[in-house]
Amino acid sequence: MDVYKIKGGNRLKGTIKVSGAKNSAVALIPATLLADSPVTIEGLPEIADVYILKEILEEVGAKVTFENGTMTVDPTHVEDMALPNGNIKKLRASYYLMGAMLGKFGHAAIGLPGGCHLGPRPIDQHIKGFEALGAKVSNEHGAIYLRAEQLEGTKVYLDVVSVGATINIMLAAVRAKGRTIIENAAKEPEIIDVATLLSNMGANIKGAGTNIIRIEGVDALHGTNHTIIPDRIEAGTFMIMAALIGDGVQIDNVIPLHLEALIAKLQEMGVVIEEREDSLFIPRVEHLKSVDVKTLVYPGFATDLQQPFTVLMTQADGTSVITDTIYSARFKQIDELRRMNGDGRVEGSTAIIKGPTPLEAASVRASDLRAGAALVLAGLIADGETEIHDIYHIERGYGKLIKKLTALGADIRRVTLEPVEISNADNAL
Ligand SMILES: CC(=O)N[C@H]1[C@@H](OP(=O)(O)OP(=O)(O)OC[C@H]2O[C@@H](n3ccc(=O)[nH]c3=O)[C@H](O)[C@@H]2O)O[C@H](CO)[C@@H](O)[C@@H]1O
Ligand SMILES: C=C(OP(=O)(O)O)C(=O)O
Repeated sequence: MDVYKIKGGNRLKGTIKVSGAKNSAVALIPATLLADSPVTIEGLPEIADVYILKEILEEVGAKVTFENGTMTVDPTHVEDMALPNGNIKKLRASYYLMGAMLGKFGHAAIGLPGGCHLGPRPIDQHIKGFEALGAKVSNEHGAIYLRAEQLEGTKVYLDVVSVGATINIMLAAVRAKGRTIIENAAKEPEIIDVATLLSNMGANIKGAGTNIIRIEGVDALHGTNHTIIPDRIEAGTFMIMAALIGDGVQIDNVIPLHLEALIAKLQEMGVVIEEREDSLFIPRVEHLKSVDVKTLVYPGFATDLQQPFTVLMTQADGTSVITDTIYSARFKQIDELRRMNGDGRVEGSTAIIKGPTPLEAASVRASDLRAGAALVLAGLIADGETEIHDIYHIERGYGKLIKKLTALGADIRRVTLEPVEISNADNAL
C-alpha cells in the first residue's frame, strides 16, 4: 500500500506546469473511436484515468500508443464488443464509451461507471438523450444496453445542466441522421475541446460553449491531430497552493479565462494574481480574508475546486462559508481537516470554516480525488509529517504530482508501507 508523506512548512517557489485537462482527456480518448483512421492527441495528462481508457480502447481492438503525453489511436479494427465489467467501473468517464460506441455502431453495452463518490450521480440525462436519438435503452445486471436501428437527429432539452450528458449526446449525434439540437447544454471549456476534436474529424457542430448546441450528422469521421486544453482544475489547485504556502509561484500552461471565478474569489481574499498570456504569477501572501463561495455550473465557481478551497479557508481570518450546489455531499475532506486541527463543520450542502487555525500533521485518508488534493495542500502547510492514504484517488487526476511539487521545494514522498504482521500472540484475546 502506497501513501504520500508530506513534511509541511516548506515555502514553495519557482515554476510549475499544468498538464492537459483530465475532463477533456477522458472524453477525447473515447471520441477517437468514431474515426475511421488514426487520431493523435497531444498534451494528455499522465494520470490513471488516461491509462485505464487506453486499456479499454485496446480491449475493443484499437491500436494505441502513448508516449510523453501524445496518444495515437488507430480505430480501424475496433469491434462492437460489450463492456459490462472490468476497467469500465474504475472511472466515471467510461460512460463516454456509451455515446462513442452508439455513434459508431448504433449499439453499445457498457457497465455503469465508477469515479468519485460525491453522493448520487445519476446518468438519466445521458439516457434521455440516447432515447431521443432513437436508441432503446435497458439496464441489464448493472450494464446499460443501447440499441438503435438508425440514430435520428432530434431536439433534446437537458433538465439538468450536465457536462457528461452534453458530451455523450454530442458523441452519439455526430453520426446520427439529420440535425440534433441540445438545449440547456453545459458550457464547460472541455465541451468546446471535444467539439473541436470532433469537428476536425469531420463532424458538423455549432454552438459548443453556449447553452444550445446544433449538430448536423455526417456519414463518416476521419483521423486528425489535436492538442488538448490545459487542466483548469489542476491549475486552480496550484493557485490555491501558491496562496497558502508560496513564496512566488509561476503557474504555466493556464488559460486565465477558464479560471475567472476562482481568480475573483482569491482576489477577494487578498491574493495578488499577475495574469500573463498563458501563465499566472502569485507572489507570497501575508494575510487572507474570509469569503463566502457558492459552486455553480461553468463559468461559476467549479465544484471540483470546492474541496481544495476549503483548506485556504482554514487559513483565512474570520468565518468562511462554502455551499456546493452541484454535489451537496462533497465535503468528506472536512472530517479529515478536523483531524489536522481545522475548524470546520458541515450543515446540509454548506461547510462553515473558521480561521486562521494552524494545521497539524495527521494520518488521513483521501475519500475521493479532490478531497485528496485538499489533503495534499493541508499537508504542505501543516506542522509535522502528514500521511495520506488511498492516494489512488489523487492519481486519477494529478499526473507527476510528487515531481512537480518537489521541484518547487516541497517535502513530499510516495512511500510503500510494509504490511503490518499480526502475530498469533497479538491476536489472542
Ligand atoms: C469526467 C468529468 O468531466 N467529470 C466532471 C463532470 O462530471 P459529470 O459529467 O458526471 O457531472 P455532471 O455535469 O453531469 O453533473 C452535474 C449535476 O447534474 C446531476 N446529473 C448529471 C447527469 C444526469 O444525467 N443527471 C443528473 O442529475 C449530477 O448528479 C450533478 O449534481 O462534471 C462535474 C461537475 O462540474 C465535475 O465535478 C466532474 O469533475
Ligand atoms: C469528480 C471528479 O472526477 P470524476 O467525474 O471523474 O469522478 C473530479 O475531477 O473532481
